[in-house]
Amino acid sequence: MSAMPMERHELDDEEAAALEVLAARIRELCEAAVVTGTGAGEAAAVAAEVEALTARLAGRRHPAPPYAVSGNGVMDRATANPVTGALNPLAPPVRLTTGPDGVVRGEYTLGHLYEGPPTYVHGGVSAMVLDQALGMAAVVNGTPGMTATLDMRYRRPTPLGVPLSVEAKANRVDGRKVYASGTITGRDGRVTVEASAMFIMPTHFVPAGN
Ligand SMILES: CCCCCCCC/C=C\CCCCCCCC(=O)SCCNC(=O)CCNC(=O)[C@H](O)C(C)(C)COP(=O)(O)OP(=O)(O)OC[C@H]1O[C@@H](n2cnc3c(N)ncnc32)[C@H](O)[C@@H]1OP(=O)(O)O
Repeated sequence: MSAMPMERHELDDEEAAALEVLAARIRELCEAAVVTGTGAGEAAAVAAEVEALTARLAGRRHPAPPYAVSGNGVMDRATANPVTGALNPLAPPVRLTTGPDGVVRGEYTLGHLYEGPPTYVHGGVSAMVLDQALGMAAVVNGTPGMTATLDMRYRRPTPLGVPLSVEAKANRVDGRKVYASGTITGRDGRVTVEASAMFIMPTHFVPAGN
């Protein structure tokens, strides 16, 4: 579990596209698994088939997931990231983009897999999405770091099954610390969650001369 990005394998476009489709199908499988009414016998039969499929995939394995790094050095294609990773079946995934204003934005819809209170998004899932968006805002700001603090304010319940927007921006840099804030907004334009965070660039990541 220790391979650093530069030690990881790269995917060609064809393999990446195929694995992205595989992740999408597994995501559908996960969703189906929590709502199925198929009954015990059929569930057991499907479990055996899934076990066989897993064995097929695991027959040849890398020590760690791929880690595509884009030209500007920002890991905006962290393919197995649990929030944005298109190759990760656990990721919704949330597509985050950055505007010229340095604001990180994304649109996403969450289904049954991410339910906390009935019909609403689990608060920890919203925290995960905001951690990622705020962290990316820190990266875009030129000051990547590890999450040191993450403060959440849940203003109103966040609904499942409707498009949500996330926005994040870096506000201030103080040495190795960068402060960022962001929101999740529902379809009615009302903010459901606010977050602020402080990221710290570990000393070994500080560029020489700083
Ligand atoms: C990192 C670099 C780069 C790679 C990034 C590549 C690009 C990424 C691109 C795209 C992704 C973006 C999205 C990612 C989003 C998700 C990120 C996560 O999930 S991160 C995992 C969760 N977070 C941890 O596991 C942290 C664990 N903690 C640590 O590693 C350390 O504690 C760390 C680095 C946070 C600080 O360690 P120290 O040794 O550098 O800090 P000291 O020198 O002791 O303190 C410096 C100052 O900071 C304060 N400080 C330290 N930790 C603090 C804390 N937790 N809360 C408040 N203040 C803290 C101290 O009091 C001190 O303050 P005074 O300068 O004296 O005023």
